[in-house]
Amino acid sequence: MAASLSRPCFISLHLPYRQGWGQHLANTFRFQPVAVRETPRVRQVALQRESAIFLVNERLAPASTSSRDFLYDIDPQPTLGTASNVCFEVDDVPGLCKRLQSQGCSLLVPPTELRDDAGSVTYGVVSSIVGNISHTLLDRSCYRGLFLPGFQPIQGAPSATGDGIKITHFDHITYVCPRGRARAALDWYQRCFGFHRFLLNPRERPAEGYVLGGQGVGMLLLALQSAQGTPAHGCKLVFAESLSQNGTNQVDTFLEQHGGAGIQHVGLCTTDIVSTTRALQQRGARFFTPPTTYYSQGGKAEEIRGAGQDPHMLAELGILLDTTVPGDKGRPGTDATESPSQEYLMQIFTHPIFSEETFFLELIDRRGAPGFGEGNIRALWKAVQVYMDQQQ
Ligand SMILES: O=C(O)C(=O)Cc1ccc(O)cc1
Repeated sequence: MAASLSRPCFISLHLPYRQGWGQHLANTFRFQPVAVRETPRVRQVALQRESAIFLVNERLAPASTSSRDFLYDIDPQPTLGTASNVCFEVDDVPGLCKRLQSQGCSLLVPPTELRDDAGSVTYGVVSSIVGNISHTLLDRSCYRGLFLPGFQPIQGAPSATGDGIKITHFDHITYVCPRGRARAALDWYQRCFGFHRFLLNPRERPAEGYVLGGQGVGMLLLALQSAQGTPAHGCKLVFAESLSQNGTNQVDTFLEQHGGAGIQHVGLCTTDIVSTTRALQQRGARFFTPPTTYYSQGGKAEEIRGAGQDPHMLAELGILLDTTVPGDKGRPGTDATESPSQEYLMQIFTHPIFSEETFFLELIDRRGAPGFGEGNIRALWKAVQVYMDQQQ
């Protein structure tokens, strides 16, 4: 039987020696430092915005032979910044670790109990079959502390209320896989962790996945949904694979610069993308913006107005909007004669966070639409293409 995982507890970012990035996440993206663990060799800081937590892991000294410097994780020994671990909360860590091992997974940290005055937690770490990605499996049901044993709460962190930033949770995590490998990754997460298939778009054919072709785009997307939680609330995993003949695109560039498969971006769910984007831009966050023609061509302005949004405002900030109408072919449980109440989603993507063109963040504001916008993905793809051409 596969495990039943819910939303991620935290996503771990690792930085090579002497590349402070924790401050950037804290200052620019206004994630609040809530807990810290520091040893002579490493610093681990938990940065939080509602239920989205990044654990930022930095080396304070050159890498040692000990692979256990980082608590609740392994050391991916990065030569560049990388998001290499996703921690899921589970009920039975030893039982799940045993089952995963019997399915051929490597156990990198066996079930381990840690305690402090606020109780105890049990965790283990397993490797996935995708690039450098590992998973920490954590049971914190017997823990009442702020974060985890081994970490000290950070007192007096600036308040996150009233700053216009409304980020609530991790919406999805997008992996980049080498060509021909996304399907195996999908199968692995279904088999081992009990994720369910999730169709990204009404036009997706389950056997093929969601193929975006034409107009310079070439990508295959496959997605899963955590077993617990509804499409609107659980976390999704998206697997992207390049189908492009031309190697200078977002997906192939990731593989090349990251040195293999891994986490390309994390979608942060926001309840107000306009105020959140504005606040983050004011703090220096940089976003990809589509060409202005995006808002004027093909009835986009009407589509945006029809969704109740202001095209000028979205254009000023660079926010993308895609609508889906219930009753679209392929959507179960809808009656084509119903009045079409519109579902839509708005997205915006940051520039790469680290010095390489690898990991980035996304803001996603879902107004009833659980999938992903084809128009938005195409607009991002093109905006990145322009950006990469300018960098060359
Ligand atoms: O739209 C999203 O957030 C996705 O996750 C789909 C996606 C996948 C890979 C890309 O390079 C760009 C977009």
